[in-house]
Amino acid sequence: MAEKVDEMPEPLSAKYVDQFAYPTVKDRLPVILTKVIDTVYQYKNTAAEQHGEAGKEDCKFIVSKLSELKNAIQTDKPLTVLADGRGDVSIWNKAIQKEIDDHGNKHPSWFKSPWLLTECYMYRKINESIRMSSKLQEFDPFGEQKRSALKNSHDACIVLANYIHDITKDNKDVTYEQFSKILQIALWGNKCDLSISAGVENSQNVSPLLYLNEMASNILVDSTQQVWQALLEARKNGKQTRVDIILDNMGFELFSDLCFAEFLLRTSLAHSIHLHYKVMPWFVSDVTREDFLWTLQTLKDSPNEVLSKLSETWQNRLQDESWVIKGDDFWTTACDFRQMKSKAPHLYDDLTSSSMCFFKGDLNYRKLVGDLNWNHTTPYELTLGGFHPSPHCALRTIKCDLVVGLQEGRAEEITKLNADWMLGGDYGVIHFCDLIEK
Ligand SMILES: O=P(O)(O)OC[C@@]1(O)O[C@H](CO)[C@@H](O)[C@@H]1O
Ligand SMILES: [Mn+2]
Repeated sequence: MAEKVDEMPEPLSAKYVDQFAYPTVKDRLPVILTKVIDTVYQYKNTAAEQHGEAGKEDCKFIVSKLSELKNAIQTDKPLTVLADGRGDVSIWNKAIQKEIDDHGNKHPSWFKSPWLLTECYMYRKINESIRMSSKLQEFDPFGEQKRSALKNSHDACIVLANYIHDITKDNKDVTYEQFSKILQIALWGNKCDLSISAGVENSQNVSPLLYLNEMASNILVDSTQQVWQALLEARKNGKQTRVDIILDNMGFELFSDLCFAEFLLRTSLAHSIHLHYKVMPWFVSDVTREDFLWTLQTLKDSPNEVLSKLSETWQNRLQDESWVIKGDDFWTTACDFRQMKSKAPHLYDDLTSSSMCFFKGDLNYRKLVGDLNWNHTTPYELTLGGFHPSPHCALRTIKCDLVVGLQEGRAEEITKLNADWMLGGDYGVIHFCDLIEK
C-alpha cells in the first residue's frame, strides 16, 4: 500500500464549471429550495389551524428567509454567519471564518467555495429559518416526501422482509453468499435518494432481489470478503460485537439498512447495532429520529403480517437495546471526517468502541475522502487523512464525480460507454478499511 499522498488535491467546488458541483449550485440547489418554499407556503393554513395567526406569520417569515437564501445562491453572495443560537453555531461559524482567513480575508461565496461547505450550508440555513420561527421550530419541510418514499416502496419491503425471514428461520449458519447479497441490497438501496432527483419521486418499485446479478459488475470496488472476514473474526473471538450504521436516506434505503442490521443480529455477526440518524432535516431524504420512529410504527401498522411482525421485533430491539439509535450535531456540519477527532472527540471516541462502522451513501463517502478532487486510482486508505476510529466499510452508489480506489483504466473504460456514469447511482463501491492507526 502507498504510504502517503505527495500532493493534496483541491476541494471540489462550483468554481470549476466542468465539475458536478457547478450544476448542483447553479440548478439543483435552487430547485430544491423552490420546493421547500412552496411546501412552507402551502403549509400556512395547517399552521394557522394549529397555532393561530402566529403559525401563519411563521410561514411567511420562513418563506421570506428562504427566498433571500435562493437569491443569495443565484447571485453568488458570500455565506453569512449563522445566528439561531443552536449548539452547532460555533463549529459552523469557525468553518466560514477559516475560509475567510485562507483566502486573504475574502468572504466565501456560493460559486467560489468548497462544494461540501456550500451544499451542507444550504440545509443548515433552511433549518436556521425554521428555528427562528416562533411555533414551527420542529417543522420538517421534507417530511411528506420522505414518508411517500416509504409508502411507494411497500412491495419491495415485503419482498425483502420475506427473504430475511426465509434465510434466518432454520437457524442454519450464515453463508458468505447470503451476507454478500444482503450487503448488496443495502448498497443499491442508496440509489433511492431524493436529493439527486431534486425531490422527484425516487423509490424502490421493483424487487430488490431481481437485479443483483446484473448489477454485480457495476460494483467497481468490492471488499465484501474483507468485511465478512473481519466480522467472522470478531465472532470467533467471542467478542460482544457492536456494529454501527451511519444511516443515510429514509424509505427503501433505511428499510434495507434495518434488514441488514436484523440479519447481523440473527446470525450473531453482531450483538448490538448502533444506528446514527441526523439531528435536523438534511439533504432532502436523510433519516431523522422522527423519521426512524415513524418508519417503525408505520411498518408495524402495515396489513402485511411479515412487515408488521418484523417491525414489532425492531421496536422491541430499541427496548432491549440490541438496537441503539443516536444523533450527533457533527453529522450535520460541513466538516469532513478527518476533522472528527478534533471537532467532535466524543463521537470519535464513541466510534472506537465499534467493531465495524458502515457508512452509507454519497455524502458520507464525500466526507470520508475529504471531498477532494482525487485521482480515481488513489488508494482508498490514503484519502481518509487518518480517520480510523474503527474498521469501517463504505457502501455508496456513485452520485457525484468523486470516486477513488479504482483499477488503472477502469474509469476511462466506463466513460466510453456513458460519459455521465458517475451521476446516476448505477455504479457502486464497497470499500473496507481495517484499523490502521489510532
Ligand atoms: O448521501 P446520499 O443521499 O447518497 O446522496 C446525496 C446527494 O444527493 O448529494 C450529493 C451532493 O449533491 C450528491 O452527490 C448525492 O447524490
Ligand atoms: Mn442522503
